[in-house]
Amino acid sequence: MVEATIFALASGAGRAAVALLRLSGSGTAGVVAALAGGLPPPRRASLRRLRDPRTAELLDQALVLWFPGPASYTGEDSAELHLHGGPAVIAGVAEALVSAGARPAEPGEFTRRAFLNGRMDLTAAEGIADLVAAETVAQRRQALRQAEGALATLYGGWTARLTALLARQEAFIEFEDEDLPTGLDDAVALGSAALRAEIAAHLADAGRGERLREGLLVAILGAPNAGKSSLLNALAGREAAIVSARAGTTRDVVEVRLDLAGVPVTLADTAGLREAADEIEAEGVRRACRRAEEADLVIAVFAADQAPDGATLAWVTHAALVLANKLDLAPAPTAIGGVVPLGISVRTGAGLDALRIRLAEEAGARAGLAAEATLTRPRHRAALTEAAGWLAELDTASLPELRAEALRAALRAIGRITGRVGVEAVLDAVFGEFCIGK
Ligand SMILES: Nc1nc2c(ncn2[C@@H]2O[C@H](COP(=O)(O)OP(=O)(O)OP(=O)(O)O)[C@@H](O)[C@H]2O)c(=O)[nH]1
Ligand SMILES: [K+]
Ligand SMILES: [Mg+2]
Repeated sequence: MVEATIFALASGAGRAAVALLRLSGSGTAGVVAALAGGLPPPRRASLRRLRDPRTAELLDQALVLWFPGPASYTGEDSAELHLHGGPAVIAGVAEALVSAGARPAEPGEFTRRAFLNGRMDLTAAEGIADLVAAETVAQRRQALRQAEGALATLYGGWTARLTALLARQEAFIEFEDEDLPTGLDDAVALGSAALRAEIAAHLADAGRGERLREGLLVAILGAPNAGKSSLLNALAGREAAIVSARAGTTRDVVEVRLDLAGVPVTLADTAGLREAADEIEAEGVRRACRRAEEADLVIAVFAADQAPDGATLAWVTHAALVLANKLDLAPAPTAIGGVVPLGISVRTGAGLDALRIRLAEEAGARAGLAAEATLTRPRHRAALTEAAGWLAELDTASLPELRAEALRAALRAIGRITGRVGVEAVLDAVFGEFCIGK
């Protein structure tokens, strides 16, 4: 199939020293030649004058790279134009590309073509998207691991084993009346049980990979004037939220992004919990509670010089951290709601280093880079849970046909993750690898 020739600005928007325009599609050679007056040698950066093919007006002097397919990112004929990064240069070259027959690419279209051309599986494509979005070192490492095929290899291995099991099961059905090696049925059951245990272990990761990819939500809760906004500002290192001596200062949720030992965190400051004085504050308190309910981690803040308030006390058992702030005014109580608080003073900075360490530990317990390849998306989890469910079904199915059906369903579930649903491969396995002697 002849795909349209697409192009896109691969570098960021705005003024920059260099802008990178990328092209892909069967018409790439013609489009590049129309602007550059010819094709440079493959995979060699070559300086070329780019002209508007309609007017011959000089648009830029650019580095042109030509990547003939299939050994390109997309698997198609592709090219890169390294332009001077001004908006007028980019706009002029983009217009000229359109006049030469290319069209702007849709989001993700280059990688979609790479997948369709068999250059990568779906998990690797997702890894590339994650790599582009990675904000922290741990996110980058996880994304790179996936982009390089760690999940593709793992799931590909499981697919191969399932295919072999299915081939045996099919053989059992086909040749039931003949002399088959004894124990064939048991071998399928054993292989399936082993696989199910591996999938279960892979699933029992407490969502670390997914949380690392998405980031953690952390909510700060407490009575008015406990020092929640002061704490947010101290952790963020900037005055993101308004601090004042007036109770009820914060109404909207104020968010900052933090990097806690490689785990990206959205830290939310909220309105002080109390019987609100007006409708606006009441809405603020509702939002505070909603945010705390959604949060992966709640920080309950009390003022050491005040008696603990009931509204915040109710959250203590759900809170990962209980803080007694304003240590400069009063010593921290030995227990608040049965929990030993961490004493801090945002004003003097006392206890803030210990708090940062505790926060990083709490974040690290919920998310972070695992030793093994980790699933990173709910769709991976859903499909693997389904596959494990089918394998469990196989254990109780007595009819060989039902067992084969369960294996086929498990294969399809895993095939959905990688985008390689290859039940046809079973035929090859049955007639090739499995020798019946016929
Ligand atoms: N002495 C002392 N004062 C503090 C400390 N931390 C915050 N404050 C003061 O306490 C007051 C309230 O601080 P905020 O950070 O606005 O408190 P909040 O919990 O966000 O208050 P609301 O937004 O109204 O719920 C301000 O005057 C702060 O300067 C501290 O450690 N010691
Ligand atoms: K306040
Ligand atoms: Mg506040």
